[in-house]
Amino acid sequence: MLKLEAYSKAYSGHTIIERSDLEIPMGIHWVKGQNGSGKSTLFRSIGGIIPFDGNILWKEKDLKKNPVAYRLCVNLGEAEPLYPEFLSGWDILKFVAEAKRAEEGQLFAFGELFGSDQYWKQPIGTYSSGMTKKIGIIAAFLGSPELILLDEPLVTLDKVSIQKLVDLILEKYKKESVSFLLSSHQDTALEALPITQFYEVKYGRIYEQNTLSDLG
Ligand SMILES: Nc1ncnc2c1ncn2[C@@H]1O[C@H](COP(=O)(O)OP(=O)(O)OP(=O)(O)O)[C@@H](O)[C@H]1O
Repeated sequence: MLKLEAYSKAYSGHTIIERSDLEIPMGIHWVKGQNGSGKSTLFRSIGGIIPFDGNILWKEKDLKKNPVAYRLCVNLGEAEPLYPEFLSGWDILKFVAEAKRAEEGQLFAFGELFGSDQYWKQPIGTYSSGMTKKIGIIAAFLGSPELILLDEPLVTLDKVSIQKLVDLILEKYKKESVSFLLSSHQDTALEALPITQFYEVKYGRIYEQNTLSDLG
């Protein structure tokens, strides 16, 4: 279970998002919200890549007190991953695989699945946005994560890759009980997933919603 305690995030003294107490159960969850509502800010906080006020815990592992143990359990795939252009996708993924203590062969299996092994030795500066996005998605699955945050995972992916990603999410959820927090403005592909809980980010707050139609 993911716990947010007295969570808030401000930029330049202006609070973007806050929630005093939130418990997100295991499962596949879908976070929605209008542009600029704070979804990516929330994902980056939970992913441990930006500072925030309050506490975030995954199964009692406190992100601030046990940063390494927490980050071995929680992976983030950013909406628009930004990498140094002179590095190759392989450089990035090898580094992430090591940091996340990925089993040997896992990186090659994901590279083959998404076809990224065909281009990952080239510098990232030469990639299309979809090619870069796939590097970010593979990075989010490396290691043995128990929670994977995927911020706008479908953007720039082609139909075939979207289907592969949806199938991979389902497989990880069913076979390894991996939980997911997904944000997406695109509805149709994700509707195939068994969504446990919907959340809406609105007016700087996070609201639980019962169904997709409840979301504004
Ligand atoms: N590094 C930053 N510095 C200052 N303000 C920021 C920063 N990052 C985000 N913001 C602001 O925080 C607010 C929420 O941004 P965020 O990217 O979290 O929204 P979002 O819900 O993910 O939007 P979208 O659906 O368009 O991706 C916006 O008003 C944005 O301008």
